[in-house]
Parts: sequence; structure tokens; C-alpha cells
Amino acid sequence: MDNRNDLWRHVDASKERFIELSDRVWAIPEVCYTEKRSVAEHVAELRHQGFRITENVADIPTAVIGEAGEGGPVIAFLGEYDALPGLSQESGVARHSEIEAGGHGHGCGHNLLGSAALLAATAMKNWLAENKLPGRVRYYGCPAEEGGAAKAFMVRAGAFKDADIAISWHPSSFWEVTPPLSLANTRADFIFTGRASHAAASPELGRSALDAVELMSVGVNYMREHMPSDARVHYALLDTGGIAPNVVQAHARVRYSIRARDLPGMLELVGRVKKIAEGAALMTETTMEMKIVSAVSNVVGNGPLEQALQGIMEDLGPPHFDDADKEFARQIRATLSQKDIDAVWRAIGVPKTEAELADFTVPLDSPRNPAIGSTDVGDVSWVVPTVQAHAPTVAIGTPFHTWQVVAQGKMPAAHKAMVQVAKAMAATGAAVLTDPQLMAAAKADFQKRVAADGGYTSPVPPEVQPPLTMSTGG
Ligand SMILES: Nc1ccc(C(=O)N[C@@H](CCC(=O)O)C(=O)O)cc1
Repeated sequence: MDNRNDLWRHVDASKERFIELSDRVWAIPEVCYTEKRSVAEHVAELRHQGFRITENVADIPTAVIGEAGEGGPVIAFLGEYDALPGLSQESGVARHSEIEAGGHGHGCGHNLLGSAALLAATAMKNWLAENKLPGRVRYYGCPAEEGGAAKAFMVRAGAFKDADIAISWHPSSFWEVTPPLSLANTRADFIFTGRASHAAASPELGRSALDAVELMSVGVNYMREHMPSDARVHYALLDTGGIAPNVVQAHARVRYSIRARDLPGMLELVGRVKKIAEGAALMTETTMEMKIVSAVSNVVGNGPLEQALQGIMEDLGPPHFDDADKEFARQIRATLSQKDIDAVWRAIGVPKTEAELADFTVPLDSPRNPAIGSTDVGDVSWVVPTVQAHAPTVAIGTPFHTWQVVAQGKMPAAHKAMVQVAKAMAATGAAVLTDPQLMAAAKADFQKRVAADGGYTSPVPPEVQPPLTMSTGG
């Protein structure tokens, strides 16, 4: 049976509430683990729609699960709602204009991400009820994707134990099945402690923690030549030991992000960076403590689910953008460089056009060259067969984590993309639920891939708890 039109009718029937939800979350940008108001908005909507609600998932106050339906398989829709620091930006203007100096902003479009996933879950719930079908649909409200690895902690706490399939999406320039490539990523703090002293009168008595951080950077930069070319290491200074040059800095702290193609590669690189930190401590006669903040795994793809989603996305087609959508996209593109635009076209391996907004579906076998980051969806994909979509919420070429993404995040084009992708996700969930062969093929493909890679071990060490205070340097 083809259920798509029924699912799509349910999405259209509910969409206005979810567009409003997305816009409200856009207006209250909250970063890593501080998403109190954003999760409250999602909980209120789950309650309104009649989901059974579990709050404080994995002891994370801003994580929630809503479930509906009885018996049958469990289809999980993954949502996010965290923002990014320093990206405050007005909506609907094509120039950098902060709402609040230094404020946060939805520079990765997670206001749309969470709302569309919840819309897909709601449509599927209503469709199950209308057809009196066995099956459960779950919305996972996941905070802190931007570095907090909430899903890795939720996986570790068993929140996905009985889920059969997981479906998610991410805002993008294009309409496509998300290529299942991402890097495993560990964030670790290196905390150096030395001894303060008068930097002129008694420098020989001081031991500088700041020197240790600098020497560590030098060591890591020498390591770069001798690491796999797709590995990534970057850092942020959390504590430089104070503002006085005449006080030898007794404390300093640097946060590293260490990424590699897979978990064994990442663990090896983390070990090498740790040795460099130890060497820096030895050279400066300081002490060093390493604290893992959070970690995520690479994404495991799923052939049958990707093919099913591709078919649905081709049938649906990209959102229908009108002249006003295209005009604003043109204004945004005027703020981008040709390199920004060329880079996203190269990523999908499709010949470049002048289109301002995506008007085609990227073929599954396109010769892609994607820019690869990390996501905590990776950990879900190691324990549940998982598939993700990209939908065009932004003008083609818009780099993520920029004010341009925030400026476009509650425009009509973004709303159209979130509704269209909710349709693709809901139809994929229904396709798996009603096609035991597809379900079996997805599970077999999942088991084969996970076994080939030696099974799943959490990238988060057992003693590490969700870093609920990470955004304040904790
Ligand atoms: N479809 C996307 C998924 C993740 C990201 C992203 O920027 N993720 C962060 C989070 C990293 C992490 O979770 O370890 C990153 O790569 O730095 C961007 C687009």
C-alpha cells in the first residue's frame, strides 16, 4: 500500500503549529545544555499532541522523549534545538545586524531541525491512530548537539535500546539524502597548573601554565604533518592565566577537539595529543590534568534506508520556492563569496547552476566531495539503523555557523523546507513500519556494518557525565 499521501495530508494538517514552534525556538536561542525554554516549548507541544512524555532523559534536564502508539516497531525521530554562541542576528535582513550584542543565535538551524522532527512524529502518530495500526513513534528531543554529545550520553543510558529505526535531518543548501560521512570527535580539556611569581623580580621562581599551553600548541602543530589527512585537531583557549603580563600564569586551560575517520583512529590521536600535553608539562615543570568533556562516533550508513528515503525525496521533490523566497536568497548570496558557493556545489558533485535555492534532488550516486564535520547522530547510528535527510532551508552556498543562517531561519523558504522534510521523514517511517522486508533489510545491513567495524563501544569514558556546565567553561 502507498501511504504517502495520507502521511502528507497529516503533515499539512498540523504544519502551522510547528512553524510557530520553530519560530519561537529561533527567538530564544540557548546553547549546549542550557536549552530550558526550548525544551519546555517541545514538551508543551508533545503534551498538546498527546504523546507520553519522559523528561530528564539520561539525567539531562533538557532532553525529552515523547512516545505514542501501541505495540509494533518503534520508529524514532531525532530532533535538536540548541543554538550557537555569538551569532545573534535579526531575521529577514541580508546584512550582519545583531539583536543582542554578543548574544546567541540559531546558526545551524536547529530551531527548524527539532520542530520538523516533531512534526514528522506527530503526522505519523495521527496516521497510525487513523489506520489503527500497531507501532510506536517516538520523538527524541536531543540538546547540545554543538559539542555536548547529548545523544552519545542518551545512547549510553539505554534510551535507544528498543528503537527499531531512527530518522533525522539537517538544514542545508540542498534536497538530498545526507551522505553518511562524519568524523568521530572527542573534546578534551588540558588543564595546566604552575606557580605564580613576579615576572620581573623573581621569574626563576615561577612556572608558567600559559607557556605549557603554547608549547602544547607547537607540539600539536608538528604532529599535523604525521596524522591521517582527514583527521582534524582544533582548540579554544578557555583560560590564559589572567590579564597581567607581570604575573607568571599559574593556571591555564585549553579545550581541544580531536577528530578522525573512526573511533580507533580517534582514540589513537587522542593518545598522541595527550603525550604532547605531558611533554609540555615536563618542559615547563607544570602539572597537567586531562578531562574528557564529550565525544561522538562517526555515522554508520544504511543502504536500504538511504534508498527508501531517496525514492521518497525524488517523488516529493524539493520545496516550491516563490519569487519572494528567491529574491531574499539572492540578497543573502550577495553577502557570500564565489568560493562559498562553489564549495557547496563541489560537495554534492552536481554541475553548478545559477539557482538561488535548490530546485532538484541530488542523485544518491552523485560523485560527492562533502565537507565533513561531526554529529552525535553518529552514536545513534551505531545502535539503531539510521537515515538522515538534508533540506534546503538556506540560499545555495550559505556556510553554516554564520549570521546568514540565523537571518534565514524563520523565513518562508525555511518553513517550506522544514514542512517538506517532515513529509519525507514521516513517509520513510511509515514505509519501514509497513514493509517488513525493508525493515529486515535495514537491520541486516546495520548488523553487517557494525560487525565489520568490530561492534560499538561508547566513545565517552564510563566516568564522564554529561557536561551540563560546559558552556560556562565548566
Ligand atoms: N549536518 C550537520 C551536522 C553537524 C554539523 C556540525 O557542525 N557539528 C558540530 C558538532 C561536533 C560534535 O558533535 O562533535 C561540528 O562538527 O563541529 C553541521 C552540519
